[in-house]
Amino acid sequence: QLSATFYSSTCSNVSSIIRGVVEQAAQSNVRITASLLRLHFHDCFVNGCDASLLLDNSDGIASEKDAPPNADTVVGYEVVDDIKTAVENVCPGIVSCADILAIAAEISVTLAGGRSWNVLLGRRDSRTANQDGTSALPSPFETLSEITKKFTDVGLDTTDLVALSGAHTFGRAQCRFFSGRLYNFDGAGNPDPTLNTTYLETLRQICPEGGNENTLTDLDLTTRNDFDKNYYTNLQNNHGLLQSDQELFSTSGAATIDIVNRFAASQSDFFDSFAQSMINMGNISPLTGTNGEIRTNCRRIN
Ligand code: HEM
Ligand SMILES: [Ca+2]
Ligand SMILES: [Ca+2]
Repeated sequence: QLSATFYSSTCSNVSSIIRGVVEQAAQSNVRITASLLRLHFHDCFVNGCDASLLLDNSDGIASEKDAPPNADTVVGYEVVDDIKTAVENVCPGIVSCADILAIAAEISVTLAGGRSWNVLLGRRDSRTANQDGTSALPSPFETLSEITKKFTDVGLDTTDLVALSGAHTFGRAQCRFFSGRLYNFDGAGNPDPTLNTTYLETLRQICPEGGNENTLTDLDLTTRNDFDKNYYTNLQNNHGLLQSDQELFSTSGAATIDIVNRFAASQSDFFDSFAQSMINMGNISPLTGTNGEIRTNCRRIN
């Protein structure tokens, strides 16, 4: 089991080293905090939080990075490399890449205005990747019940789903992940009825039919870079960008609706739940003890 003090005698500065690199990176890329939080999520859902996501193609490894849920959408790997280099310079061979992702996620949330939590540590790095296992990641086109099942499959419940989806309070998304809602959602030429009509017009301007499907827009139209509760107030106003976002509020009879309303009403309720759910997600089948290894380079097994 993981512990908050795992590096207290072997690399007591690890958090401040990581914070320094993330702050530096954020000066030229405001999106990096969101990107780093997402990296931890995409790692943990596939074989647990073991940095399997970070392995490149080599040594017979089929990289998770090339699978559809990650390819041309997950970003920030270079900043993880910069963090690893900075940490190795001070504490060589001590801190796992999996723990770097967990710490960087927490630092990113706090730098963007969210609340801090005690990150549990002691994960080790995998010696394998699971490219096919990336199908465990939720897709924005799935129904609420399909997404809920993917969460319960890794031990996370409905409150975790709603709290962690609040990560979409910052960061960006490409047109290809929501343009299906804009023009012909029902096959009869109508847009998604759960999309606010003014917001629909805005999104149609950003993502014209036949236009560039890689164009980025804000996941949170109100406070694009701030970690706050606005994701939930957006859902109440039919301002969810992804179908999977809006479903949390617009699926009739769903247990998620009350939770959205609770977080929309209280930022501290959201922050409390988000912290707990991040700890829950960070606990998904870590490698500990003598399992796995401490990678020297996050992209390659030792
Ligand atoms: C509940 C199911 C989820 C679905 C279907 C989903 C889907 C997506 C999609 C499609 C994007 C846009 C990617 C792109 O356009 O390249 C995105 C971005 C993002 N997701 Fe999720 N996501 C989910 C849950 C989560 C969770 C649990 C977290 C973290 C705790 C998270 C954090 C983020 C962040 C921060 C971004 C913006 C990343 C950036 O700007 O680089 N998401 N997500
Ligand atoms: Ca993993
Ligand atoms: Ca926000």
